Amino acid sequence: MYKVLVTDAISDSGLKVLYDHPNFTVDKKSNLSPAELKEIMKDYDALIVRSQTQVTEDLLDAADRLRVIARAGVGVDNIDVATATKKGIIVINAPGANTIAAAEHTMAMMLSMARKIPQAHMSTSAGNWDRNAFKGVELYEKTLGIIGMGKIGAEVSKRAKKFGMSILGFDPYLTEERANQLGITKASLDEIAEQADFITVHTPLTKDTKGLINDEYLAKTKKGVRIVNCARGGIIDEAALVRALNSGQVAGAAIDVFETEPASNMELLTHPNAVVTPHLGASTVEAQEKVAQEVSQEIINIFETDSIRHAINMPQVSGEAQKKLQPYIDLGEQIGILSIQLLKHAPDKIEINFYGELAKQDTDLLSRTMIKGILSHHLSDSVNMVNALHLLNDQGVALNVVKNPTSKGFANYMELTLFKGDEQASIGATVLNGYGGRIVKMNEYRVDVRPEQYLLYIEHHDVPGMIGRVGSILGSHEINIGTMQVGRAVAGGEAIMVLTLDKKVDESVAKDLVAMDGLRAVQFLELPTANVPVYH
Ligand SMILES: NC(=O)c1ccc[n+]([C@@H]2O[C@H](COP(=O)([O-])OP(=O)(O)OC[C@H]3O[C@@H](n4cnc5c(N)ncnc54)[C@H](O)[C@@H]3O)[C@@H](O)[C@H]2O)c1
Ligand SMILES: O=C(O)[C@H](O)COP(=O)(O)O
Repeated sequence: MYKVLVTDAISDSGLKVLYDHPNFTVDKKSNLSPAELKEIMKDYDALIVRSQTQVTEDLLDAADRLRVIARAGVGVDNIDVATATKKGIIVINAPGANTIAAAEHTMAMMLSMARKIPQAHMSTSAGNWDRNAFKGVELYEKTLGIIGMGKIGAEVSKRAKKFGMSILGFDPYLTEERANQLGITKASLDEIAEQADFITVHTPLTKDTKGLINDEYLAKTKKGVRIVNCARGGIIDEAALVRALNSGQVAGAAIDVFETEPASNMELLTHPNAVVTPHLGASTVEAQEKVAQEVSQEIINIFETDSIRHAINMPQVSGEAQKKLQPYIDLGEQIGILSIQLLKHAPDKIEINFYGELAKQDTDLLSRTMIKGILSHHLSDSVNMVNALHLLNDQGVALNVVKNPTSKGFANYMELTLFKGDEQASIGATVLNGYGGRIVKMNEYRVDVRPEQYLLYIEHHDVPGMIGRVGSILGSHEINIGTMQVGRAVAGGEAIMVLTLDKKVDESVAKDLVAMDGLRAVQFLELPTANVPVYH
């Protein structure tokens, strides 16, 4: 039974798939202090949060069984993703599930600010009837600058266009083609400052976007510009914004998110030209149901089928691409596990070469699988796909991934080489259509080996009688040989034998083999049962 802890206000109807699932129990506990949360954290396999719960390093230190942190929303700035990654905890979110809610809130805030609706409401509901104090401005034929043209920025642009606004968009990833498709003009930050009557930000909070709208930027804007932030507190420097509101440089501000939350900057919160809401961008019935549903289903998929769609700390691969890569992913882990046994030491350098069609694909997942296979030899279960690269870096092992345009004789081919000082071990592998994964090279020798649980690798001189003598020694120990492959560079030179065996062999077998004339090295290799394909 997997235990899921929910610590923020998450929609119950969205959590229904988890409540209904026989393998999951859900505990909802809100308003816990950090100490109380830390106390119970060790009991849970998954944690679902919104932006309120602070998932800190201290909390994660107590999260012994935690495998998944799910953000029922988009921004993960309340989660220490680096520590989660180090600990191999998958962080997922629900990108897109609250896009419409945030875009609609942005429009609502922009209109409220333009028409001073909150101020007029307060005055009217207090018994006043003041028809002169609240004269607003129209959006029609005004220029809107959108900083951050991702999912929400794009939806805001579509809605603002319907209001008759001209849109200037800035985003490092915005292409002319996408701008044309949205019917907006691609612009620089300075062009937005010079031309926009309204500016709205829709970026995450990063080191680049922190304080993006500051005194210097506001000084470049049109006098009387109106500013909206429904993205993240801190993108706009609040002190600078208050100064610009006071001077009239900024005529209005509509702010949903704050540098610290709950917000406490009273100068901003009570400014007569500011419209403020308590981080309500995603707070619609529909969005809350959708974010909860998406992360609940993803948690089930991760625990039940090992499939991940929206991980923050894992490469994103589409279902179709993952299906195509899967045989290579399985084979990649196998050659990782075998190569470290072949090298016999922890490596100081790893090189991965991809050839053919594979070289044109996103192979990050594949590289991680190999690294996981290698590191699991010494680090066991503490290594997974999430923390594999991080742990490798921690161990000071250099990684070089090379994508080669050539084919090496197979439509797809991958070669993994581990180095330790002057020593190296290398395994080349491919997937043969209809036949599955094959090891086609071990060190410098060509072979054709189907990976199985028990393998015997022998280096020997290529002289007559070697195969028979190895066979009879194994026979005398009652070890059945499944397959045998011989690889050599030149006749009569150095060669290898790779055998698949029906059972594990002990040291006495190795001793008898090593005593044979002409035999240079013997190495038993083993794949854990979980990594062994089932052959029919
Ligand atoms: N107020 C709320 O309740 C609420 C609700 C949902 C999302 N959000 C926030 O809104 C933001 C945007 O969400 P989204 O779903 O559109 O994300 P998204 O990833 O689809 O888009 C973000 C865009 O910002 C761009 N960007 C990054 N750095 C930039 C920079 N320096 N200058 C310009 N553009 C830059 C990215 O290229 C990307 O296109 C996030 O921070 C999210 O957390 C807030
Ligand atoms: O990043 C988000 O998804 C929004 O900021 C919403 O945050 P919330 O789930 O805490 O409302």
